[in-house]
Amino acid sequence: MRLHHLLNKLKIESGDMDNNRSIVVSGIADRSMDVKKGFVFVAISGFKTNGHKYINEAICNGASVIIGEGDIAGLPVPYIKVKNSRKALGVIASNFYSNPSKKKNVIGITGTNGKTTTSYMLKHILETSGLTCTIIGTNQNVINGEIVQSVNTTPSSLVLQRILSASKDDVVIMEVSSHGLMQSRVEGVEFDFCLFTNMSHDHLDYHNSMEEYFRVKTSLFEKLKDNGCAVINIDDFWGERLVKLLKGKVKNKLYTIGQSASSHLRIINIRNSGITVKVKNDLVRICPFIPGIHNLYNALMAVATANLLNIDEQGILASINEFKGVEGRFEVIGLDNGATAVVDYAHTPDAIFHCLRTAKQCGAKRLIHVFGFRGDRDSSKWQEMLSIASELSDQYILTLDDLNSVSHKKMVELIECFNNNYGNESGVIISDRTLAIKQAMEQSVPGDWIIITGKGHEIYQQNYHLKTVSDRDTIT
Ligand SMILES: CC(=O)N[C@H]1[C@@H](OP(=O)(O)OP(=O)(O)OC[C@H]2O[C@@H](n3ccc(=O)[nH]c3=O)[C@H](O)[C@@H]2O)O[C@H](CO)[C@@H](O)[C@@H]1O[C@H](C)C(=O)N[C@@H](C)C(=O)N[C@H](CCC(=O)O)C(=O)O
Ligand SMILES: Nc1ncnc2c1ncn2[C@@H]1O[C@H](COP(=O)(O)OP(=O)(O)OP(=O)(O)O)[C@@H](O)[C@H]1O
Repeated sequence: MRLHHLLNKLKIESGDMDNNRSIVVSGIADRSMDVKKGFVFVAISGFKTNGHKYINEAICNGASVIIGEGDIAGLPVPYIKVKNSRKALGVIASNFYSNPSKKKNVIGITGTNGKTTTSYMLKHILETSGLTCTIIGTNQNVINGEIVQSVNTTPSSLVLQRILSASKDDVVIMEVSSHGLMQSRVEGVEFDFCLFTNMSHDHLDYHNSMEEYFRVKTSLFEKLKDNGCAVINIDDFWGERLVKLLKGKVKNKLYTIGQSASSHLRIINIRNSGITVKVKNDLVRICPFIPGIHNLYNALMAVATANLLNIDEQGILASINEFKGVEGRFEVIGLDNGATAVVDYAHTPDAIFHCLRTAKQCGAKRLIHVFGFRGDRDSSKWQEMLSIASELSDQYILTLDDLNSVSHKKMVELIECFNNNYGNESGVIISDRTLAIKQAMEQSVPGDWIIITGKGHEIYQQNYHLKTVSDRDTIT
């Protein structure tokens, strides 16, 4: 591809384009080590390091054009200055792969909780109806039936455009995280559907306030295609606000789900055992195997989207009611001693609330909750997580979650400090997660439910060598 085609729609601050328009570009890289002959290297100012430091390495590896943010002179290859390299990467990656999202049916799901579950519910419905789906998200990416491990929930724009281009599937279902939006990872992607599940306290280490977090989430909806549709849960406070915001702004179709009479898909009755909704003039019951009112909302988001995709209504209902669940999301495991264990990915106060409440509604006589806090991630939610755990469980065991860059010693001190200040007498600390789970199992009696939250499907504990199996494997 010629350079001037690659730079189509890119806002350039400076750079000699007149003499370099016809340079032939053979690829794009944002990692200096990936650069090959004829590549454009995009230098990104990151969180850990600065990509501009690797420009010389990129040139040695064969880069023929550099895109970056600073004023840089004296390079042996053309340099193009832009305001935001991450945004530029999205624009040129989309151009390089011939704007794949324009030709595909792309569904983006955002929200604090429920993105992964809703994705898999929708995938299940669509696949049952005969469509093939690419999945991009936290648990894994699946493209043309092939599983590719995911590094991020929302991949970098370069990886994302490559996936969109490689996908031969009928539909692409992707999770869009607020980090992904802030870091322009979906720049250059046009969506047919944007779904909003809910919003609650999370990531305030990254976004300064809930308002700021909300503003970032809403930016996804600017990326809808002209005929695209927003699907929004208006039983959520922020979802209701989003509808008000979009009503005045976008020409796109808005489709709402919720209990209010104004909802397009109206909930008539919602219990742990199932949900009744009004479809046209009929009352329809939805009861997937995966328990929990939160999962009924996820199911409804998936059902509404499948409906908007013109999937046969009876087919939708039959397939959602036989949906078996997602790895690490309220996974129920019966124990030999008559107790029940649940492995779940809750790591926000709201998710913990839903998870513990669901176990109670499922008939738990006594709840033993095993959980921890993620190092380096929004510690302003820890107090609320602990308050909910101590309020709803009969006993809790505080343990370690991902340490990330926090030392083992420091994290143990932190959980002790939080427990002293905000916990109650039913709580104990067992820092080794495997031992914490085993202790919960040993002291459980028939009718007890052991709820293990935070790691879900994950088989590792970041920066902690002692645990390399999933919580599920520890139990079984
Ligand atoms: C804090 C954060 O969000 N970091 C993301 C960011 O990386 P970064 O800015 O730290 O990169 P960096 O290491 O500083 O490097 C800067 C640049 O120098 C380049 N470089 C670096 C070294 C070198 O030798 N040569 C070179 O060219 C790098 O390729 C990069 O372009 O950009 C990368 C590429 O897009 C992301 O993979 C990475 O996500 C990291 C792995 C991460 O853990 N992110 C989390 C916080 C995250 O994004 N989570 C959300 C889900 C959140 C949730 O819902 O729970 C997600 O979407 O995954
Ligand atoms: N609709 C919901 N409302 C509140 N909590 C939910 C909802 N759906 C799921 N949860 C809780 O959040 C946890 C994570 O669910 P899921 O993976 O589907 O969400 P996610 O948005 O993809 O999360 P993440 O961004 O952390 O990957 C679940 O294990 C459950 O405890």
